[in-house]
Amino acid sequence: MAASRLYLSAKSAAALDAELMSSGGFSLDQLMELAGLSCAQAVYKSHPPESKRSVLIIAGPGNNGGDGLVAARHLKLFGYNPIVYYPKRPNKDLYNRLVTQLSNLKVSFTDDIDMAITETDQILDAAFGFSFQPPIRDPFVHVIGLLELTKKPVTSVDIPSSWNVDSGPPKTGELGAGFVPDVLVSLTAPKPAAKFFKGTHFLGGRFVSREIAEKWGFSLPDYPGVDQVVELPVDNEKL
Ligand SMILES: NC(=O)C1=CN([C@@H]2O[C@H](COP(=O)(O)OP(=O)(O)OC[C@H]3O[C@@H](n4cnc5c(N)ncnc54)[C@H](O)[C@@H]3O)[C@@H](O)[C@H]2O)[C@H](O)CC1
Ligand SMILES: [K+]
Repeated sequence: MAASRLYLSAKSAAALDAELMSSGGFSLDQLMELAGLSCAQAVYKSHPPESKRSVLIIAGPGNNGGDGLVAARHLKLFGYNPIVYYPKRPNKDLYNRLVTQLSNLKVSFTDDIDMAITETDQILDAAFGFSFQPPIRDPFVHVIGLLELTKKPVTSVDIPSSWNVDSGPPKTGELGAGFVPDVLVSLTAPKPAAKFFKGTHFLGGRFVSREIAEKWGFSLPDYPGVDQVVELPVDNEKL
């Protein structure tokens, strides 16, 4: 058994993901569905629709963005008014189907991020996850700038977008240094950047067995009941 640790590096997270989809027998669709459902539940627990009904989902070009598209669908079904900003759309079957599902539910898409960020009650940041490599490329330079300035509550999927997965927030003066979400939903296990996050922290992606966690050497807290997320202590060392 590997030594117990609290965080999963970018490299390990990608390797574990690959293992789940090879010997683990999962498909990407399944993992993404559970990841996105976790994020929608975290939004519901933190900012229920009665108080913050409109949600801007910022979806990036990779699987973090895919989690955001899945979350948008669940949020619609939970009674929110989601609006999706999805500026870079790879022509892949999985993402195309997620967009079709949203269109069928009459979820709107927008190209006007400036107006959307002003008009919505809260934001789901699904721009980048564990494969993010700085420096940020357009159009996300502008997006991260807006996230730095907004006073709206932001929930980030897996890592706060623009933060280095292994080393944490950008340095003062760098793009993204002023972006601190209110809520973070770490998937499978927190990434090292989460050490620098002091807001409401959920763990989601309830698809890992105790045996897998033990093999990869990370802690797996108990999920309550049928929940897809469990809130972690602010001090992650108490995990
Ligand atoms: N087991 C799990 O926990 C699962 C997690 N999932 C989610 O998947 C992401 C990781 O997805 P991946 O496709 O590997 O990468 P990202 O979404 O992080 O980003 C890749 C995407 O972004 C582009 N990009 C990278 N850096 C930049 C940059 N500096 N500027 C602009 N664009 C950039 C890159 O070109 C790619 O297109 C993980 O975090 C979870 O959220 C899975 O859904 C299920 C299993
Ligand atoms: K993110």
